[in-house]
Amino acid sequence: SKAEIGLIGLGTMGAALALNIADKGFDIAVWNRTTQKTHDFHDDAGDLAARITPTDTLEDLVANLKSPRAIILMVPAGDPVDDQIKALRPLLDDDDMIIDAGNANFHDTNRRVKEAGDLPYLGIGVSGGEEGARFGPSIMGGGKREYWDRVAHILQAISAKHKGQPCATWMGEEGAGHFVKAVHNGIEYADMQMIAEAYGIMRDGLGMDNTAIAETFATWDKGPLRSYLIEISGKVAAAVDPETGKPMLDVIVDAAGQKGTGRWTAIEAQHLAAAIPAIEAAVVARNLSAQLEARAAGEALFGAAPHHIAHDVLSLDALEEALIAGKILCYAQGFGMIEKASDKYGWALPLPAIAEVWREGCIIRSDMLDDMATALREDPDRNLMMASGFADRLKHTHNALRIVVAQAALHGLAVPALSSGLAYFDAMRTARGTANMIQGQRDFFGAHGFARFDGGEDHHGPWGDT
Ligand SMILES: O=C(O)[C@H](O)[C@@H](O)[C@H](O)[C@H](O)COP(=O)(O)O
Repeated sequence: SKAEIGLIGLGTMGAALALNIADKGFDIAVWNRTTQKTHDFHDDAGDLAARITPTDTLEDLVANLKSPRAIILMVPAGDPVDDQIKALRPLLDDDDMIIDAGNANFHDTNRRVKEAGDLPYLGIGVSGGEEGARFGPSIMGGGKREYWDRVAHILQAISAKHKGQPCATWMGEEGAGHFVKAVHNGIEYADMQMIAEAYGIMRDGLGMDNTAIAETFATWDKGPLRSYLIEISGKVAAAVDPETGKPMLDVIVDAAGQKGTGRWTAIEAQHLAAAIPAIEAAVVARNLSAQLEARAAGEALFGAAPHHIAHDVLSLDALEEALIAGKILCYAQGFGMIEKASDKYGWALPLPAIAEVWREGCIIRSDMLDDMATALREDPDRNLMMASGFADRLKHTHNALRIVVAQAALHGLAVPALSSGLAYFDAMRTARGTANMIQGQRDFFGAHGFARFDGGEDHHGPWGDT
């Protein structure tokens, strides 16, 4: 019998997703550019092979699908997606659907939706890595609602579940799904960066070894920071290299890779005038980390900073509280950006539902996201840091963040994501800031004008007299 859905691209994520779909009882037809890979995949599928139809050509794939067809693309972002659409399109009927499930830049998805015209097209963000794709990812849908509804039963069946509720939700038209996924990844970057900064303080500041660091993460994973990223950070810190017997963290080169989603989020935030300093700091930290030689030269030139921090000056409890504060401030920035994009692109993005779809399956899944969903349900337009529960938590933890950032600065430990979170907090709780000086300077050298407290928007200063 013909398959209900098709999938192109049997890389790590594609293969895992295809097995998940078959595992949930759906017949699936698959195609991959290298045919051998398709057959190896089918051979290795075990009991699920019966639900999987390996195909050698795109024509084959299309022929093995029930009409109207739905075909998932899980290929690298960028040109490979456009190339695949070009190859597939002539083979499709008008009501067949293409679903791009890769990490596309949402601007590309906006374009592809337009180029698709009447051909149904969805851009879905899929989060959770290989494990998530295989056993339950978080899925963020973008495109026409009616197209989403056509495949929602499959996407919700394969998705992660939070207390039985599928973590697969339609976000909005066009590239809304890929936009929300990009912000997810931006937050992922910042979360990972803040954890790495805490690791640096434990290693270089407090002189802890990997075992003690792993235990600390394991402890934090039982508290307010309980999350997938804290859990795996503990495992990474505890891991031993089978080749050398050394701790893995002492083997891994400290130069972070990046495939683009964090960068796109930082760039888009500037276009939206959305303040996401913790996410931007995380992208910059990756760029800096890649400068291995320059950093070594810098240490040789300036000497290593006196990193050691006394335990009575900075406790592990204070470090945990600093991470809690940093996390709340980072997510407040992320949701603030989503709200701005929602207005700009007219997507009416469902902020509470976004927090809910991130509760399970995705890389940033955590207990705190459940509380964020509740707070956003209460008032989606309020900055998350002002929501009662989170404002209370910040009142109790911002001083720990202050101590951590101050001690890190005094001891030459770079903590860009934590410190930009603190600066964001202090700026957001300062009714009378310092941009009046900026306005004065702009008007002084460029007559750009300024507003006055006693009224009027386009005033100029008496600079001629000074
Ligand atoms: O949500 C996810 O499942 C991950 O975020 C996934 O999308 C991927 O691992 C990142 O794209 C890696 O991104 P970098 O290579 O940029 O770290």
